[in-house]
Amino acid sequence: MPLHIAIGLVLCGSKILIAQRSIDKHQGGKWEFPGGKVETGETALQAVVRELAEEVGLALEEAQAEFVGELNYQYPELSIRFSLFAFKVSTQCAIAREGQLIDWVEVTQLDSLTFPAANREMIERLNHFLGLGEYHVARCL
Ligand SMILES: Nc1nc2c([nH]c(=O)n2[C@H]2C[C@H](O)[C@@H](COP(=O)(O)OP(=O)(O)OP(=O)(O)O)O2)c(=O)[nH]1
Ligand SMILES: [Mg+2]
Repeated sequence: MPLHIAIGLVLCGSKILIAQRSIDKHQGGKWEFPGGKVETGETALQAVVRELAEEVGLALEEAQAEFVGELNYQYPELSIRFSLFAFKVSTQCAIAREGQLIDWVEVTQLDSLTFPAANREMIERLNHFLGLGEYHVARCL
């Protein structure tokens, strides 16, 4: 059974909230999107709302979430199923409740930061969700 992780893509304008994983954890020291394990008896949506409150002090409602997608990733040591949810917020009022480094970065800058390998596809899904990454060729009349 893969580990089930719920991820919060918290967007404020063109920026997104990222945090640094503590060095002692799996994929430690890398940037991440806040989130964590879906606990027994919990839905992925309940988990992401709980994790965003616990990790970055955001009080969000389930109804504010937009489902972005699911993806599986196989690390050599661990198989994970990620459920991705976007939240559009109007103020950058996150607080690092676990002493981690947090930052708001341009979505277009994500490719230049060091994330776990699974995040490459997460970022692609996010760009697709935001309508980036697709090129429309204009037809000349
Ligand atoms: N939160 C988060 N986890 C990620 C990302 N990318 C990625 O590969 N992961 C992996 C690392 C971990 O194996 C797993 C997340 O577990 P976690 O350590 O955040 O779980 P948790 O918040 O419940 O924390 P804990 O109970 O272990 O302290 O998913 C990401 O962007 N955000
Ligand atoms: Mg976590």
